[in-house]
Amino acid sequence: MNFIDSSICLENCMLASSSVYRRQLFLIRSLGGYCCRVHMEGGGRAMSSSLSTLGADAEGVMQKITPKLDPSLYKGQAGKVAVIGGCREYTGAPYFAAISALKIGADLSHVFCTKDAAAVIKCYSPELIVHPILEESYSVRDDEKATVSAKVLGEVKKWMERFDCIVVGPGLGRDPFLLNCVGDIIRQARDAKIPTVIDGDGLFLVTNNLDLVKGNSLAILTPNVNEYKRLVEKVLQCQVNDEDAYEQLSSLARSIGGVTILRKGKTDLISDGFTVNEVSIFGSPRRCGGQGDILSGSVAVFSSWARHHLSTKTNESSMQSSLNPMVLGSIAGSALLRKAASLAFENKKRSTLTTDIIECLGKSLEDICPAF
Ligand SMILES: NC(=O)C1=CN([C@@H]2O[C@H](COP(=O)(O)OP(=O)(O)OC[C@H]3O[C@@H](n4cnc5c(N)ncnc54)[C@H](O)[C@@H]3O)[C@@H](O)[C@H]2O)[C@@H](O)CC1
Ligand SMILES: Nc1ncnc2c1ncn2[C@@H]1O[C@H](COP(=O)(O)OP(=O)(O)OP(=O)(O)O)[C@@H](O)[C@H]1O
Ligand SMILES: [Mg+2]
Repeated sequence: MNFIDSSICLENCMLASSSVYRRQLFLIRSLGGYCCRVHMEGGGRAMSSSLSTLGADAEGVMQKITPKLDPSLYKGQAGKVAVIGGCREYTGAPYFAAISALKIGADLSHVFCTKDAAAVIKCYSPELIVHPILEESYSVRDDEKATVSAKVLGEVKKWMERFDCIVVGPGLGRDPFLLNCVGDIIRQARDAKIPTVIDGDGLFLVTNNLDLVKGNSLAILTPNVNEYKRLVEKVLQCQVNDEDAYEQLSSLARSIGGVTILRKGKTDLISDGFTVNEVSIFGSPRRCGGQGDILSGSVAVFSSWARHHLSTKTNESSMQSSLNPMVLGSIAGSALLRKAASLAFENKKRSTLTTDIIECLGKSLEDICPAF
């Protein structure tokens, strides 16, 4: 029996009685191949009486979407991801996201950052492919801005179609010129239909320019408590309401046109506006900075794998096409990060750091999806 320590709760007040809703429940059960429990979360607290929740198996989702280690595969087929982030202030965040993607099993991981950050990130790891192409205002004269911006975009474009997913935002900073260029990169990814995880300062950019992601079902937003507050205030023009957390998240995702949102917190809530899924695996009581960066790199890899898994199951295509790979990738990424954080905490207790959690990603995934 696969059900161990996670719960994924599905709700949709409006759709709870519809055939579409029942179909989603059935499909996620089928995908996870798990033991399911249907129950009322918290005795119905904070949810309308029409809400049912489903105890499910994030581990089953991981087992289905994680590719086998097949000797016939060549480099790149297990995933190529890129992180757009890293500036003078922040070099840790893009490193954490990019190295986590490799530790989980992606074949190649790139970082597109500013020149100041590039040498530092390269020194953290020889495994990462680092492109020192982003520019901040201080290094560009006003009359050069249009040319520099076009050059940055051209550099990224050469690579874009090779990526299975990009992560925009960890350690990006908030320089207006740089963010403007990154907005163009997000548009480019969207045109090329490349799944895009938006985190950290990428969320600051997107919250102020919602058109960048509106209606893009391949976009995943991963807000922390502050980032979520800003999004809710901007989009729904109200305050965060934890009494109605599921409905509010679902409504937010719908208002942004069906993007997937992974709201990070004590439990992680994931919604594409259609279902709300909750991952509540016990993580770690340590709140050291950088865990969200691990999460964004993990979600990028699992979403690519989920997308590939669903696209190759041709005999089940009509069923599979009803599942959202961005949601499955978010569930898997959240569950793995929390498992790794728990394992790291077991060993390191109060001194647990983000690098300790990264070292536990491999074992945590191995326990669920053994290599052989
Ligand atoms: N080692 C690094 O290079 C790291 C860089 N990071 C980057 O730092 C930039 C800013 O990210 P932040 O997460 O700080 O942005 P936030 O907007 O979440 O935080 C802004 C401020 O709010 C505070 N804050 C954070 N969580 C809070 C909470 N639960 N309640 C009340 N206040 C809270 C923070 O201490 C910070 O001063 C991003 O680019 C991010 O990727 C972070 O990812 C952490 C690690
Ligand atoms: N109170 C909590 N209890 C348990 N886990 C938590 C708690 N808060 C956050 N987490 C988990 O930690 C992970 C990172 O969330 P967090 O809110 O720290 O992101 P963040 O602020 O973006 O991190 P970063 O420092 O990388 O920017 C998420 O998977 C989340 O589930
Ligand atoms: Mg963050």
